[in-house]
Amino acid sequence: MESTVTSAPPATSPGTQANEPERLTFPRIECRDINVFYGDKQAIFDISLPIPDRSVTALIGPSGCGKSTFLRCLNRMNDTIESCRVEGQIIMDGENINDAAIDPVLLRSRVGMVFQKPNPFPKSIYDNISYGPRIHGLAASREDLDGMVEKSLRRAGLWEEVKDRLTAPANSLSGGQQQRLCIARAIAVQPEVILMDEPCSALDPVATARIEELIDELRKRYCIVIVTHSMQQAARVSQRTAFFHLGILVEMGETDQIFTNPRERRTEDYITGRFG
Ligand SMILES: Nc1ncnc2c1ncn2[C@@H]1O[C@H](COP(=O)(O)OP(=O)(O)OP(=O)(O)O)[C@@H](O)[C@H]1O
Repeated sequence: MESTVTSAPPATSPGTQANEPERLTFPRIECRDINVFYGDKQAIFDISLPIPDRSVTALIGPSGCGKSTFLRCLNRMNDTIESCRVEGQIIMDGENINDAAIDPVLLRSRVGMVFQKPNPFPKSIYDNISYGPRIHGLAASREDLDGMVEKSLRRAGLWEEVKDRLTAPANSLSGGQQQRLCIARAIAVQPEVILMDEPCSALDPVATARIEELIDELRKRYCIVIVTHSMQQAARVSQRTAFFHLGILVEMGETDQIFTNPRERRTEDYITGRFG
């Protein structure tokens, strides 16, 4: 599904906070006052964050600062953790995804997720991609499904490498290929947003470079949010960066600004390696 946003984007958000940048493209997702608790322990404190469409937003910060917890809010994956409670609004296409009326399974087809370690199903390459469109009833015929599989694999930059072995087990692919397969699987259900939680942490530098090139290609069509421990990666792939510390959003802005001219001392200390 392509973006449904048709109105002209405002140059700046009306609700600009002190730690927001001057320039802000039209948000695809608007997070408002997000608090997350694991039992009695609060992990995320009052985070408001607009996430623009057709661009990559990187979440950075030291281990345990809440990046993955926040990312999981965007497709309600925290619902699967019993002790976890999320408060606040996350507006997508005019609706709050935290509303009880929202079906989390459908939501997760609109907001796909790619994990740290490639996790293909123990099935063929073809079945990994066709599974989502089949269960969501997106294909009218076998030809239709074949077309979706090819298109998804092409978009994930994997088609040429696998087109002659679609029935081979997915786990016969290299780690980097498996991660591109997982990206193709996420794309196959026509999402609007793709979440990536350290998608390159299990990959070698060559496979990492392929994924980074792919992310750069995908941002022309999708809203992408990536958690990364690598500041070099955040600087290479993202247009906007949000720096988290101890569950708080310290600063967000254009990636160039965050890395060359951060407003906050804590951001500067982190990106210059003084802590983290
Ligand atoms: N399932 C859970 N149950 C209880 N506490 C959790 C759970 N998941 C995360 N936490 C806690 O929430 C806080 C934020 O963790 P989170 O994994 O979101 O941080 P992170 O920035 O992604 O860390 P890392 O970079 O190490 O992956 C931490 O204090 C962590 O211990």
